[in-house]
Amino acid sequence: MEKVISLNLDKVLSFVGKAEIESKAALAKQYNEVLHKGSGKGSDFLGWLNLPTSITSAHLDDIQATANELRKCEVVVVVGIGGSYLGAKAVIEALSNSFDWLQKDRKNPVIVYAGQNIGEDYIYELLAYLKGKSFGIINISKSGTTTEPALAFRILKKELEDSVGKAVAKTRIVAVTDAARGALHTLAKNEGYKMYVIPDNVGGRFSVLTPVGLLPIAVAGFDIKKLVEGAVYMEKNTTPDVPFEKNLAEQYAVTRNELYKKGKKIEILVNFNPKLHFFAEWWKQLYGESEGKDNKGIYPAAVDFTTDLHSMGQWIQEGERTIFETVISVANAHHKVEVPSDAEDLDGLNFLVGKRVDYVNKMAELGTQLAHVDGGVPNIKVEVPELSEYYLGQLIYFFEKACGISGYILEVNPFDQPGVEAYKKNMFALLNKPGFEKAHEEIQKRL
Ligand SMILES: O=P(O)(O)OC[C@H]1O[C@](O)(CO)[C@@H](O)[C@@H]1O
Repeated sequence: MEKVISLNLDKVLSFVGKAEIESKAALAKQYNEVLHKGSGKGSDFLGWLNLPTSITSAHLDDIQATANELRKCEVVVVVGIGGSYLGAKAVIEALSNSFDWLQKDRKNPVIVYAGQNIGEDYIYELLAYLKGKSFGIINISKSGTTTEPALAFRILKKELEDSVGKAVAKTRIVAVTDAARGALHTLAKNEGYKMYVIPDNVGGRFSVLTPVGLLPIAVAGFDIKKLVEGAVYMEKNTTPDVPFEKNLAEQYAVTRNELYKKGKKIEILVNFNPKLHFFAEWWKQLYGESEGKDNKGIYPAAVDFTTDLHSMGQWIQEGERTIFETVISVANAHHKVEVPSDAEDLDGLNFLVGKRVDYVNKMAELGTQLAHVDGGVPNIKVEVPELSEYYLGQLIYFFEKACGISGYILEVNPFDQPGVEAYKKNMFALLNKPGFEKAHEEIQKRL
């Protein structure tokens, strides 16, 4: 089997012609070059671009060694939000047993997450679950000042220190943060936590291949070397010197922008494998924060099929025709389950006896594709040979690279996220945070 993901645009061509796509090849290449020359908007944040090929085995060994220490815990809490959370969660969920937390005789710690919400019941229930268990914490925040993870970490740190004492607690806490600034950096230095650095020039949503993603993924028991290998493959195969016909990132970037120009304002990332649910969440942040600005940008949405065919399927088939789909199609399942025969056949499924469940799923996928295309929904297909570290590495870098090119085609800065500050300012004003006294008075008048 050739080790590569592939892109199939056949079911787009009745909406955007091959010639139209090819006519934009030079533009995509130009923007790919702009990325590599660092001459475009947001060029301070291009550290992800050559990241895979610059990761050394010594760095990966160091991460693995830290992971091995944390793996001695029963539970590891990964604290972070947005780009400091979703990449790790995406990969871990894609590779884990679907019932991981119910497994006995575990080889890996249970991974749980905190700091990705401010749900009081969530943190209460997490603390209740952690009671009496040996647990460690990976605290991830690039800025080191994000409220959600800071709040969760404060609570979890106290819980850990109360249960094992400060001296042991500090051996079970690892910080992943900025090289020099931020509250988490200071805290980690003062407390003597093992610390990993998120390079200044790698934004949160592009940071999964830094310790932000690699450490939790290694703790969960997955092969970070293979993940990086996959990304290296894709880095080398999406450079500007790779011709457009072979350059998946350029092709995807062009196609989605051509669809956008034709009024397809919403892109739905589709999977037929529930393990990819959080991969779509990661992708949503990547494209949403990168492109949704200056009053433009494709709205990134996601569905899990066939589950959501029984909820959102109606809308997708016959609702407003402003959508297109990008399907992540996984060629091979890891396990085999065949349809058993049933003497009474009351459910009428005996015609499938001996067929694999994955075969039924594939027919659902094909049937859905044809139905949606007939219903006016263009369909981009990203084919992945199987869910493994290597192919996820390819997929991650493919989407990152395409995102950079796509953002430039859209003429936005794909590497900032100024809009995220608006809710934070209001929240701080409402909470009367020191420094926000005037804003507090102002906002009170609006209530
Ligand atoms: O790692 P940090 O600095 O805590 O930020 C977490 C997330 O918050 C954001 O900055 C938005 O507020 C995202 O861009 C980022 O991924």
